[in-house]
Amino acid sequence: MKVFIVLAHPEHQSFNGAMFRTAVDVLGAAGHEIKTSDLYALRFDPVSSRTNFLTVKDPDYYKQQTEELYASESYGFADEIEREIQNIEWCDLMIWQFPLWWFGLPGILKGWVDRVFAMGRTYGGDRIYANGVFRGKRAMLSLTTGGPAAAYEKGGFNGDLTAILRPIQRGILQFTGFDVLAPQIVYGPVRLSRPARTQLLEAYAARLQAVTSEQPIDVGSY
Ligand SMILES: Cc1cc2nc3c(=O)[nH]c(=O)nc-3n(C[C@H](O)[C@H](O)[C@H](O)COP(=O)(O)OP(=O)(O)OC[C@H]3O[C@@H](n4cnc5c(N)ncnc54)[C@H](O)[C@@H]3O)c2cc1C
Repeated sequence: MKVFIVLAHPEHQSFNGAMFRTAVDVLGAAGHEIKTSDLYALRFDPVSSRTNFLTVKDPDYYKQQTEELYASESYGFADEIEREIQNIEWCDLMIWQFPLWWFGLPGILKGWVDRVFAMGRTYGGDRIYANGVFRGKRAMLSLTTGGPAAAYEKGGFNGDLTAILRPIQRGILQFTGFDVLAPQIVYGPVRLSRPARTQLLEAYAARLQAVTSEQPIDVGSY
């Protein structure tokens, strides 16, 4: 299996860093091919603009999706975008490792999506959802929170985490054709003892050993 892992955390020694290294080590040791994009290490620019492209369709009025369609037809993506698109096209499984920031993706990862998931190349026309460009591939969110698990249950003070993740799992991953695996969630690692955190890393490693046989989840179409 070919696995592409994206890390969005500014601190290498963070728990997210440990989750990322666990995945790289375990999946690599199991014989899978691994590619990674550590977005902070790459100094990935999350601001979407004409820098996404080598080509110009309309120099007078910048409309991103028009430029994306043109670039898709004419090999016109900037190198840093082309590399990331090729990583997604290459993989069988894509994992995003990130801390939940303001109920969503950290800006660097949201900006990566804004720039890399380009119309024409990654979706467009009727090539969405079940007909999506990336159908047959699987994707998994691996995230940490600050709040405890009880805060993210239905009726908890933050509300249901499944609903919070829906814009990502439905609006980005399923929209472009991915089958979505259950998210790997570590609630409030900073609140836990070191042994408890170690146990959670071991549980993640055990899950990844068997990830090839996992079935996708229903992320809901409400
Ligand atoms: C801008 C912003 C917005 C946020 N919004 C939200 C929000 O909407 N909802 C929410 O719930 N939270 C929110 N948070 C909190 C955030 O989600 C958490 O701080 C984050 O998820 C914790 O993960 P971390 O990797 O940063 O933890 P860290 O603080 O880096 O790590 C936790 C502990 O794990 C230890 N550790 C590292 N490696 C290992 C290892 N190998 N083994 C054992 N222990 C290890 C570290 O030393 C540390 O003590 C927000 C934070 C920010 C900065």
